[in-house]
This record gives sequence, structure tokens and C-alpha cells, in this order.
Amino acid sequence: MKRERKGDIWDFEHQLPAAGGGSAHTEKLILGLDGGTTNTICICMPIVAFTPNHSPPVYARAVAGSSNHNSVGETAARETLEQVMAEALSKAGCSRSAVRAVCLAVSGVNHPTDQQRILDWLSDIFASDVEFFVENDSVAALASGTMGKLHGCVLIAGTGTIAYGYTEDGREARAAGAGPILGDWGSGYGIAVKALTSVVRAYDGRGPETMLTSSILRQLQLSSPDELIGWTYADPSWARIATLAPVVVLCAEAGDQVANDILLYAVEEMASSVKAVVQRLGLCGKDGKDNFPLVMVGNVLETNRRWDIGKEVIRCIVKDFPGTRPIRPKVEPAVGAALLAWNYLIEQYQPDVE
Ligand SMILES: Nc1ncnc2c1ncn2[C@@H]1O[C@H](COP(=O)(O)OP(=O)(O)OP(=O)(O)O)[C@@H](O)[C@H]1O
Repeated sequence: MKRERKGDIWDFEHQLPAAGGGSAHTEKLILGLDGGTTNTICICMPIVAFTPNHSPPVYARAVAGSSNHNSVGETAARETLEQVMAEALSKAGCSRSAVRAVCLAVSGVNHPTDQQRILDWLSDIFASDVEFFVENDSVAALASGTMGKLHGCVLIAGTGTIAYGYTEDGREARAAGAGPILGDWGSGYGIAVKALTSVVRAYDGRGPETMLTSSILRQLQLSSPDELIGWTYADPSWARIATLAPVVVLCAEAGDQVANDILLYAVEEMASSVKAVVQRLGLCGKDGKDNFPLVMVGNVLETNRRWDIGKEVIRCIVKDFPGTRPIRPKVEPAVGAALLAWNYLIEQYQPDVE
């Protein structure tokens, strides 16, 4: 089957209906899943042509809990994934037989054995002609910025942080993402831990006074830094500690030097993760000037009023790699996952696309 380009719309010799045409009950579908440590999102997208400048059509969206097998165990992770796919299909008014491809991008998939286990149970659920893609969740984040193309680097910074990169010939590399104990200082958790440490150091007389003390105590409704010991021992979970990161930004914006230094350190850490990946994969070319997409995802990189962490990270990277093309995705990672499968199906059907 050949693909023709008509204006800005990819058409497929009438094999694919145009967006909005036909009923959800008869169209072939792609399921895109973004499975995180906190929740799992599944979207259902028809296999239709759409203009590159417009959002991909999404028929249904369902949300469930964690599907990271490291956090919840394999049985619970599988149940969550099955449940969220069933719910998305039900919302779209479609049955499992309409599914043509499934792209599961799940955190905790780090090794070919993880992939194989998921592929095995997916093939028990769906018909034999369904295409499966099982990837780490950073793949969906990258694809959400590149509209399904696996090329470039993605920097994710939320509770945790990781940099992941792919070349067009299928090589991949990652940096950071090993957890806070192993040095993810660019993460929301890393920023918050540095802030809490600074408060304790100031209280002991081991470090400079900082506005972080009053701001963090106010935020946590505590009256003395001594009480931070009980607060951290009570529940040291990463997500709970990481919620303090915005306080650090506010203090830095108000001129606090300690908070400012914590953010500068986080910026350098994130930039060095990206640079390591870009260099290992040669995304920047031999002279370091080639263009490559850098997809930026996660709340740490979202725009703050004055101290914009994402902008500072980009500034640091561009100094070494002027061809960096920063992208803030317009679609969510679950849609990125679906687009990955969409692109693959198109390439399969249209091998002689220009
Ligand atoms: N305005 C802000 N400035 C800096 N950091 C922020 C801001 N708002 C939230 N954060 C940080 O972002 C974290 C949440 O980010 P996000 O929701 O992207 O990640 P997550 O999905 O919880 O974690 P992960 O991506 O690691 O699985 C918060 O816990 C906090 O550390």
C-alpha cells in the first residue's frame, strides 16, 4: 500500500478513514498507555490520517493506579493495565477485537526480560495480528514531543529525574534515573532533600542562615527545625518529601542565596545528564552543532514566575550543543505512546514514503 501526501494530510489510498469519519464501533484502534509510579493512563486513538499540526484524535481516556511492577508487584501491575485498557475501550464503545496495536510505556521496564513478560501476557489477551510495543515510560514522554518519532533526548524531572535518548538507527542511552540514593539531584526529591539538609545545618550552626527554615516550617505547620526529624521519619516517601521543591523556588525568587544555590546545582545535574546522553549517542554530530530535539517533561521543568528551572537547564545545554531544539510537548505521554505505534503502522504499510 502506498502513502500519498495530500496537502498537509497523510492519506492512505482510502485504507484509513479521515479523522472524525466513521463510527468508533467499526474503526481500527491503537491503545497508548503511560504507566507511572503514581498512576496509569490509557488512551484510545483511531487509526486515521490527521494533519501534523493538529492534535491526534483521541476517542477515550481512562486512568488507574500504579502499574510499576517494582512498586506494586507483577500481578497488581498486570491487573491495573488490563483494567485501564478495558475501561478505555468501553468508554470508546469498542471491543477488544477493534484493537490493531498496543503501545505500553511503563515505568520499571528496564530490561528485555521485563519486556518479554509483558509481551507474553499481552499476546494472551489480544488477537495474534495485533502489534505490541513495550517500552520504558520515558519513551512515551519523548514520543509526546516528537509526535511519535523515536529520535532525540527526553529530560523528565518530577519526583524523580532521568534523561533518555534515541538515535534513528535504534541506539539508546540513559543517564540518572537511578533513584535519589544514587544521585538524582535534579529531581524534585533531590531539591527538597538539599533544602531540608540546609535547614538542619543552619539550625545546628553548621551552615548559613536561610529563608528556607521559616518557609518550610510554615508549609509543614511545624514550629521548630527539631520537629523535622519526626516529620521525615514518619514517612520518608519520595513523593511526600518532593512536594517541598516549590518552596525552594519561592525562596530563591525572594533572593535567598542557599535556595538559589540548590536550584543552580539541580540545573547543572540535569544538564549534565542530558549532555552525557547526547554525547554518548552522538546526537549533536561530530562538531557538536547538529540539530536534535530535547523534549522537556515534568513539573520541575514547568515555567515558574521568575526562577525558571527549565529555561536554565536549556541555557546550560545550548552552551555546549547549539543545535538543541527544546520541545515542551502539547500532548500527554499516553498519546505519545499511541503515536509511536501509529508511526510504526504507517511505515509498515508505506515502505516507499518519501
Ligand atoms: N513550581 C514548581 N517548581 C519546581 N518544582 C515543582 C513545582 N511544582 C511541582 N514541582 C515538583 O514536581 C514534582 C511533581 O512532578 P510531576 O507531577 O511531574 O512528577 P511525578 O509524576 O509525581 O513524578 P515522576 O515523573 O518522577 O514519576 C513535585 O513533587 C515537586 O517536587
